[in-house]
Amino acid sequence: MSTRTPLMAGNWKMNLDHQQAIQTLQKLAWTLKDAKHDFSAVEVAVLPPFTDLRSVQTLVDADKLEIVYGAQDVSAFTSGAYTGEISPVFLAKLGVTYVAIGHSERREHHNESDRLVNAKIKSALGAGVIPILCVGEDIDTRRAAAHVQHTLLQLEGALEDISAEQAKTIVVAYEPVWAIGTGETATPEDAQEMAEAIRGRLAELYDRDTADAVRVLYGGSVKSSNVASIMAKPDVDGALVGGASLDPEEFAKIARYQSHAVGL
Ligand SMILES: O=C(CO)COP(=O)(O)O
Repeated sequence: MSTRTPLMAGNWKMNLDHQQAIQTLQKLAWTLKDAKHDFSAVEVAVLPPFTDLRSVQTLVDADKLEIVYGAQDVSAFTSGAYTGEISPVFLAKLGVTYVAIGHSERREHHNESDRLVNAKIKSALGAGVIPILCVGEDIDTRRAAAHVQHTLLQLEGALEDISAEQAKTIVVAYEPVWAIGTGETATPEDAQEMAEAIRGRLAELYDRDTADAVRVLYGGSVKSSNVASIMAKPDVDGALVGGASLDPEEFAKIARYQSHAVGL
């Protein structure tokens, strides 16, 4: 049995202003509280837009919520003349636990390279913020059956010069681009194939202990109706949820996949 604590992370993308964020988070917290959710069994995180983070922090602190939160991107630098960028030090100061790095939407719309992703990972780690490194192939790469090779190259590029101690703390999210926001989910077998390959490569790059410590999430059209079958796979340790995380009741159901898996 794995000792990795499953993580359900809701990537809100560019949705919900700071007032809507408060309402959504409150509803999520109430729903999980009503269900007596055990946060030590399944960790729950939300990744709101930057402009929501201070409000989220205030609510989490005031109500002593066990939900944790993160950002969707971070600068590769810690301070200076980088207009529009957000320092990892600012995120740490806001009590941020996680930051998504290298999401496919940033790779696509902002031309983020593996080199930049690597610099951002180092920057986040330096400030004590845990990277959720996003990797995954597009449809053409999958059709060419080059998806494993492609994704592992992204992984290696992102982890260059990262020590085993640091790598152990990182979360990796496998998000096949063709399954994001399309309603088309990879099968549990597809998710397992890649999660296992990622863990195998981590064992080669570092060692078995490191590979066994890293949580590997699946992302792409995850819903309460398909999460349990994906989570049943041994190398899948959670989900990075986009659209479905905007609905607090649906996201709470996703976080509570264990209760519907046994028909409760
Ligand atoms: O990109 C995603 C999470 O980061 C997945 O988005 P969807 O769940 O909307 O497919």
